[in-house]
Amino acid sequence: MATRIRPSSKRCAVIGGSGFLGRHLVEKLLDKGYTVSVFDIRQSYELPGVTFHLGDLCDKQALLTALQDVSLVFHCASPAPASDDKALFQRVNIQGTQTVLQACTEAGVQKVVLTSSASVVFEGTDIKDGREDLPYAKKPIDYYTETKIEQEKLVLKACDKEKGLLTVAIRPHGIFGPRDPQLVPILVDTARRGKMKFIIGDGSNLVDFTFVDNVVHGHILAAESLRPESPICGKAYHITNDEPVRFWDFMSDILVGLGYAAPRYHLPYTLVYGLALLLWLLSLLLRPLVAFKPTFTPMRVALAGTHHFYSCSRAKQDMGYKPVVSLKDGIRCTVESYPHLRHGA
Ligand SMILES: NC(=O)c1ccc[n+]([C@@H]2O[C@H](COP(=O)([O-])OP(=O)(O)OC[C@H]3O[C@@H](n4cnc5c(N)ncnc54)[C@H](O)[C@@H]3O)[C@@H](O)[C@H]2O)c1
Ligand SMILES: CC(C)CCC[C@@H](C)[C@H]1CC[C@H]2C3=C(CC[C@]12C)[C@@]1(C)CC[C@H](O)[C@@H](C(=O)O)[C@@H]1CC3
Repeated sequence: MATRIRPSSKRCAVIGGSGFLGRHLVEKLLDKGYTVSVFDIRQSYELPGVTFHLGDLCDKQALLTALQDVSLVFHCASPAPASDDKALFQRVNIQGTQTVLQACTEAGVQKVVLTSSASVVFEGTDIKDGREDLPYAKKPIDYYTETKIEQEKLVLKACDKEKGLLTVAIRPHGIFGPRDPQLVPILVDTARRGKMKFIIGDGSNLVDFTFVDNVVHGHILAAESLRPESPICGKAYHITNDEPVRFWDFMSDILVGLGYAAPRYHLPYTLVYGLALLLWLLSLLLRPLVAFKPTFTPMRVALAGTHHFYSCSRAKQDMGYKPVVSLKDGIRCTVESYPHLRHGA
């Protein structure tokens, strides 16, 4: 009788591996001796030792080709959070994740590590030291969050020791670092347009921002701890820098580091939130006539004006997680990586 050869545990695939987090993850996996395949709709770089498979994760056949002999899958693909294309989020994050799970089962993949988001419990109001047992947001603040919730539920439910598929979800928050396509670029663009003069609220709200290397470290720890007897099977884990910081201090450090002025004048939170809501409604109503995308969306205002920081004690206890780069070093490294975004560049 032919015996099925178990794929090497160091052979993995990164779905979404062309993205910001995905590429950092791929680089670290290579350093650690893994053989890596990337599955993505685009190829954004070339690296010796990485095989690229171009395809949409909603296409099971394309996935099956990429998952041959792979024992471990990292799923970190998603449409950009700033998009308001509901159908795209549902297709990629929900139906696509179902397809990924089916393909993993058919290909004999043993472990799936999902990149979820701490935002799955965020409803636009304060969260202080939030733990993983907080309920999912009943009124998610956007389609991105709504579909990330469904995606996480699907992946955690798929954990089945009998069938040999183990799953875990990592919930990072506010990832930043070199090559990040959204946080620093949007911040600098807003500053260049003269719109970063104001602090929303009293500026004392604490938030988690997580340096990308710490997020990568959390993913690899989870993958390496995922065994049938491990407590992490089928669970979600917050991964942060474990150093909550005032939202506006963090923004100011990045801005000042790049040569821009820090925001100084305070505006009341409810006023800015109300205006953002009004602008957002107007942009929806006028969409057939004019396309304009407000910078200060209700979601961004909520993120900028409330406390939202999370406990990572579950990750510390179950997988020995500890951040590997401090916030201060992460900010320095990030600022140095964007010479083209410096004031006057
Ligand atoms: N950036 C953050 O602050 C943050 C925080 C928490 C969680 N996350 C999660 O981390 C993951 C990675 O985020 P990122 O910031 O690196 O985003 P990113 O946009 O840089 O990367 C996402 C990648 O997914 C790919 N992709 C999108 N649709 C696809 C499809 N249909 N098929 C195959 N590939 C597809 C994109 O091409 C891209 O390369 C996402 O799941 C996101 O929800 C991000
Ligand atoms: C215009 C200013 C008020 C703010 C400019 C910076 C913002 C673009 C970022 C500040 C916090 C960021 C953030 C995200 C996107 C970029 C910001 C709004 C996420 C919503 C991206 C998706 C993740 O899953 C969220 C998470 O839970 O980590 C991010 C939360 C923080």
